[in-house]
Amino acid sequence: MNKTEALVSVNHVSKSFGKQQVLKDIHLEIKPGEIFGLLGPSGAGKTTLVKQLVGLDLPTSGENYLFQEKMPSLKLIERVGYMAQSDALYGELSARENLQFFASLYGLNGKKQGERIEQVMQIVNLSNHLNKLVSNYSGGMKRRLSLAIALLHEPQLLILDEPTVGIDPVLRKSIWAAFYELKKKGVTIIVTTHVMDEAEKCDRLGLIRDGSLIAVGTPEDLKASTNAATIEDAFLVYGGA
Ligand SMILES: Nc1ncnc2c1ncn2[C@@H]1O[C@H](COP(=O)(O)OP(=O)(O)OP(=O)(O)O)[C@@H](O)[C@H]1O
Repeated sequence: MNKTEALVSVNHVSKSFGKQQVLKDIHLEIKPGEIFGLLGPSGAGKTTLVKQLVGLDLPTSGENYLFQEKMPSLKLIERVGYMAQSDALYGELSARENLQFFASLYGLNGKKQGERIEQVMQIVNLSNHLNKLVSNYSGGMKRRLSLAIALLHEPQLLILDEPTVGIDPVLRKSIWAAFYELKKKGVTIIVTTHVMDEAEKCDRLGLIRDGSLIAVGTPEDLKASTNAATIEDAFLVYGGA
């Protein structure tokens, strides 16, 4: 695949914090419209990589490109939605007030703002809790509100760091249904996870361990090429043990 086809290109990226090398020569291309999962155990480097993709951190060497634009780039803010691993919400405000705040940051005001707030809260199944203070939300509700905020400005690329942590299986299913709906509309989604059943739902996966990308492929390909029944087993064969 050449560069013009890739929506996201990670070009030989390495990252060190002091003496610790956290990303090791990662080379990866993500195509428009795919749901790409970054799968790896805790501490593998997933968050470090996605923070670079949204422009919150820099590689020690190598470059990241989004929409053929080198990151970090302010130009891309409107095209990218990011949900961080820890929720950045204002507890003393209601969910609606949080949404209104982030919507106005994106220049979304008036009638359109109200409509989008209703739509995104429906997607995450929180419509009945719009006026509740966020400090009274459960952990799972906060995750879902963070997801709603990431969706507000209808980004073409969504980067979600462990979006379903703390979310029960029924809601997790409905959130994945929402991801597939977004995919149908052409949205590209990058999701980090260490949940194997979630990994199976991705179009392609990048297996990451100790800062190295140890394999990339569809869940089916990764299983077939390792003769494994599950992604977990495939991961172990690729060196994840
Ligand atoms: N700002 C930082 N300074 C020093 N070390 C860091 C920093 N950020 C991350 N690290 C280290 O980099 C490594 C990778 O961390 P990272 O958060 O990217 O892992 P992860 O795969 O996202 O894990 P998890 O699933 O637990 O979130 C860890 O050893 C972590 O301690």
